[in-house]
Amino acid sequence: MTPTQPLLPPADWRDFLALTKPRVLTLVVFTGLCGLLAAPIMPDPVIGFTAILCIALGAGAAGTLNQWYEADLDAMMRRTAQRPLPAGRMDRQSALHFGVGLGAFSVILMGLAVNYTAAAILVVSILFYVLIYTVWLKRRTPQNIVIGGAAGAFPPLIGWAAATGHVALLPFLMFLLVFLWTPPHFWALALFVKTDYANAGVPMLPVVAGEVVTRRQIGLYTIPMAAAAVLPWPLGLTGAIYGGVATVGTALFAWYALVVATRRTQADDAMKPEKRLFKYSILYLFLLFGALVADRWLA
Ligand code: HEM
Ligand SMILES: CC(C)=CCC/C(C)=C/CC/C(C)=C/COP(=O)(O)OP(=O)(O)O
Repeated sequence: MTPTQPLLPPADWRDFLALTKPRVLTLVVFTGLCGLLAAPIMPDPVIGFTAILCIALGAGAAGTLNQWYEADLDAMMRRTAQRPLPAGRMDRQSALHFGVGLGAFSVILMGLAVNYTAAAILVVSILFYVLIYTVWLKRRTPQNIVIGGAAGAFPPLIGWAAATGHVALLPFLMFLLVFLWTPPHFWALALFVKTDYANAGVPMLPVVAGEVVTRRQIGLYTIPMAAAAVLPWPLGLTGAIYGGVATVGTALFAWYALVVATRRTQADDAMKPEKRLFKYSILYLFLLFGALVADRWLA
């Protein structure tokens, strides 16, 4: 007799929503929307809305396929053990079908309703997150998020391409900003959830190289990140609203990163410097991308 799979109750819509990592999606979609709204040409509102919807669906598909592939890891970490697959609320095949269907739909719709450039960058970002980051790098090297993090940096380029049909220097600098922002964003968090990753055998930097190296790397990545953040202003690609917000916001980021980088261990305070940097990293991107749009429309 072949062993039978335990029958799972039908998954709820909330479980499908959880597969898309909706909280992370908010910032991914926001940066995509700002890329679109900062472009020199405005698409028809229906096409613009469709483009943002496709970014959300594509990123949701990528998050779903990530959870389909690494349910074993998620089961070993406290932070992720309650996700639908490790918690046993959904079978893996449903997640796979949902992820592939959603991903294909988002790319085809982007290609047919918006343009092929935006569809091509969308498919690259989904494949980057799923194949390069999740399947190839995550379990192999502490540089996983440095390279794989590029996936999350594509949305501003997709938004701009959706509006104009091509890419340009400003959205490329926005790509660079998110790309260089990802290591401080993630390593700040990894410092305080290090034991989770160690238990699951994921080679994140604090696990394999230790806290001091991770802190130094956070400080080092902040330098080119700050340059990418401020550069659009002196280059004349944005005006004073973005320039002011980017300068003040980046100075605060650099200060928080410096505090983290110059410590050797974690403080006992309720708001540890690492936690403060992680939380601020999210607000920071919201502020800078918001300022980019404000500059384009108000200045
Ligand atoms: C490889 C790159 C990245 C890694 C490994 C990473 C990892 C994480 C992790 C582990 C969390 C913790 C909370 C959670 O599980 O939801 C988190 C939170 C978050 N990340 Fe990232 N992240 C990356 C890139 C990005 C990018 C590119 C964005 C958006 C542009 C982003 C936006 C967010 C947001 C908004 C949160 C807060 C979610 C909440 O409120 O719970 N992350 N990130
Ligand atoms: C447009 C498009 C396709 C964008 C997709 C890129 C995307 C969703 C980027 C966010 C990156 C992210 C959530 C990493 C989480 O790392 P993890 O998967 O290691 O985190 P976990 O431990 O919480 O699963």
